[in-house]
Parts: sequence; C-alpha cells; structure tokens
Amino acid sequence: VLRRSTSPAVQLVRDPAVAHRLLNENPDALSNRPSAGLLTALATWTRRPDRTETISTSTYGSHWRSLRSNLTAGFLSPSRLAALAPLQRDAAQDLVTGLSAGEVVMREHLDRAMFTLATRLCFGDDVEESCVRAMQSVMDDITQAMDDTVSFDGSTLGKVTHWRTLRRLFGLFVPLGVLVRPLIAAARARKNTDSRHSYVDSLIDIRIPNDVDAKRALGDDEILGLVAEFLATNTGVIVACLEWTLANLAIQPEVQKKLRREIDEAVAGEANAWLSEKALRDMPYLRAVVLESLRVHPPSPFVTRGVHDLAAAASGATGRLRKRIIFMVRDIGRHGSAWTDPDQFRPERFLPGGEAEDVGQMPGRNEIRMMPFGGGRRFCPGSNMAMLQAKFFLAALVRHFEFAPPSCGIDLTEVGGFNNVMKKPLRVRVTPRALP
Ligand code: HEM
Repeated sequence: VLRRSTSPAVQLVRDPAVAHRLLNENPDALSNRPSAGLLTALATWTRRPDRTETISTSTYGSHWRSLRSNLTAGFLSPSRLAALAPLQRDAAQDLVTGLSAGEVVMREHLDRAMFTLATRLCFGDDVEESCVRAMQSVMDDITQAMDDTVSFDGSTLGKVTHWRTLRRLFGLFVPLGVLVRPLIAAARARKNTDSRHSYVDSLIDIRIPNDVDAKRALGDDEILGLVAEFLATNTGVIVACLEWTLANLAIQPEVQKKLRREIDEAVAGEANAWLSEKALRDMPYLRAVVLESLRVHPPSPFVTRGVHDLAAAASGATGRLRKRIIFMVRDIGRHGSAWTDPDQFRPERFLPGGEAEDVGQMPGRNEIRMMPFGGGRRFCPGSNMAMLQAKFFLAALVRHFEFAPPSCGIDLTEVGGFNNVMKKPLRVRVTPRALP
C-alpha cells in the first residue's frame, strides 16, 4: 500500500512513433527530469539544492536557461568550436603516439586522451598532469556511483538504498572540490587578463536571474557541480561512442577500409596532417559510421522525464512527481518499424539513397527514428561538439592504425547503466600504418 501511494507511475517508451508524439504534444509537461528533491536535500544536507544545480538537474526556467545558453551560445559557439582545433590536435597526437603494435585495451587510452582534453577545455591548458589524473580518478568514482543510482525504482526500500548511494555520490564532491577549488580561484584571479577562454572563465562571468537581487554570480559550489557535469559529459559518452565504433570497424574490415579511403583522400587536401572542422563536415561516410554507431549502441541508453504536479509548477516550484517517463533510446534506435535489419551495423543506410539518408543526430520535426542525444526541450546541448570530437578522434585513429579482432574475438555485450559501455573493455589488434 505504501509503495503504491508513494511511487510515481512509470511509463517506458520503446516505440519511435510514441516517443515523437509524446515529446511533440507535451513540451511543457516533458521539460523536466524527475527531481530527486527531498532525497537530494537529505543527501547533501543543504536547504537550497537549487544553489548546486547543474544544467541537467535544473528545473526548466530562467536558471536553467542561463546555464544552458552560457554553454551553447557562449562556450560552444561555432567560433569557439573552431578555436578548439589545437587542443584537439594535441590530444589526438598524444593518443596516436601512445598506441603501439599488438593487442591493446583501447578504453584506458581513450579515457586518458578525452579526459585530458576535457580538463583543458574546462580550465585552460596549464593544469598540472598530476592534478588531471587525480581528477580523472575521482570522476571515475562519481560515474560509478551514478551508475549505482540507476536501479532506483521509487519504492520505500529503494529510497533508503538510493539515499545512501546519493550520500556517497555527493561525498565524492569533497575530494573533487579539493582539486577544483584552487583552479576556480586561479581563474578568478586572472579575471582581467586576455587569456580567458575556458569553460570555468565563462561560468565566473555569467549572471543568473534571481528573485532577490536581480542577477547574481555563481558561487564556487555551483561552479564545482557544473565542472563535474562538463567533465563527465565530455569524457564517458564520447569514449563509449569511440569504443563501440572501433569494435564494429574491427569486426567489419570492409567498412574500415572504405572509411580509411575517405579519410586518406580528405587528409590529402589539408595543409597539415589533421582534418579541419570544415573537412570533417564534408565526409559522408565518416558521418554515417558515427551515426550508425550512435543508433546501434547509444552511449546514453535512456532519457527520463518527470511529469510533476502542474499546479505547483505554475508557481515556480517543481511540484510532486506524478509520473516518470523513460525513453528507451536503444530500443527506439533499433525498432523494427523504423529500420530494416535493425541490429546490423550498416553505415550505408545513412548515405544518399539509403533508408536513413535524411536522418541526423537529432530527432526530425516530423518523426523520430533515433534519439541518441535525446529530444524535446532538454535535448543534449553538446551534440555538435560530441559529433565533432567523435569524428576527429575516429579519423585520427583509423588513419594511423589498422584495427582487427584479437585472438579471443570481440564481445559486443553491453552494460546498461547511465552510460552504455562494452561489458568487456574493447581489446583489439593494432597495426600501425605506413602513411600514404
Ligand atoms: C557522444 C556524446 C554524447 C551523447 C551520446 C550525449 C547524450 C545526451 C543525452 C541522451 C542527454 C539527455 C537529453 C534529453 O534528456 O533529452 C544529454 C544531456 C546533456 N548533455 Fe549530452 N551527450 C554527449 C556529449 C555531450 C557533450 C560533449 C556535452 C557538453 C559539452 C554534453 C552536455 C549535456 C548536458 C549539459 C545535458 C543536459 C541538458 C539539459 O538538461 O538541458 N553532452 N546528453
């Protein structure tokens, strides 16, 4: 009885047509994730959880809008994305240099490269290597603790377990803070200098609308939460996407060869050995390979929405959670009504003339056939950057190496958590290429 009276209803959505109808017909009701409200307050012992909100946890409204537009219109604007190139090249160069012939477990190399790049984007390029690795280790623990919250079912017993997991999760922000607070202080100290291009610099500058004093700056606790969100979103999901893509390329050498041909031709037209953002945009097969990987193995396997009490929402509060809707992103991308041979990895479907020639990374206006970056108002604001990173690193790897299955073969079993990663980290046989 208790369980029934306290647990919100849960609706699982696996059908692309139903996902499209729900998101299109209910943009207001589906503009929030389920709030953890009381549980978060208990776990953090804070009365003002709104003061530690990130973009993903903020309620739809002015606070969320300010944080999100700082990321999209400010930090991820096209000109800023173009300015990323040197940092990307350094990270790719380190990744390529670190790989040698033989059987290699790719995840540790990819994690290291992507995390180093993420910290540079976040804080600038003068963070000590030992600090970067220490942050990586704490962020690994945070990701693990987040995965442990996935099984929360809303039951009373679940709430007790969930509360403990949340406490552990929030406890990890203490060691993260020890590493990050000095970097925030250093960024505040360089406030009036020209070398201010990092995400933390942008967070120091923004002003948040506020009922009390019109606009206010973010405090260090809030910046810490946003930094953790940035480091997590810029590492785990992109690494998962690269790992799944390489696994499929190793299994299908003809797809790998075709991709390599396109990469070699594109590099031949470049002034240096790395592909520019413009060149990456003009590579249909590279785009098709990454999209097919995101369709078959979406790194974020589900997307949640919380339908809250509308009366309370009208007065600015989140309101009691009435219903939890879970869009099963993986099932949607493999639905038999939208795809032929949905489980097969076949990038050609995204090429002109293919069944998905008009499908892109975001849901279409008239239909949804896949939604690896979510949909509706809370779709992923980093999708363009994610595509750019995935394509750039994949092209660098396929240009410099050939990838083949190891003696034990490749196991495509998935682990369902917040991030959909390979159960057995990918091991591949790597052969360096003599570059043309
Ligand atoms: C392959 C890489 C990535 C994948 C697959 C991915 C996927 C997703 C998904 C499925 C969501 C939930 C969307 C929804 O609820 O409708 C999301 C949200 C989000 N992502 Fe990404 N993401 C990726 C990379 C990034 C990057 C690089 C950034 C930052 C630069 C980023 C920042 C965010 C943020 C801040 C949210 C919360 C948005 C909000 O609540 O308004 N993501 N992402």
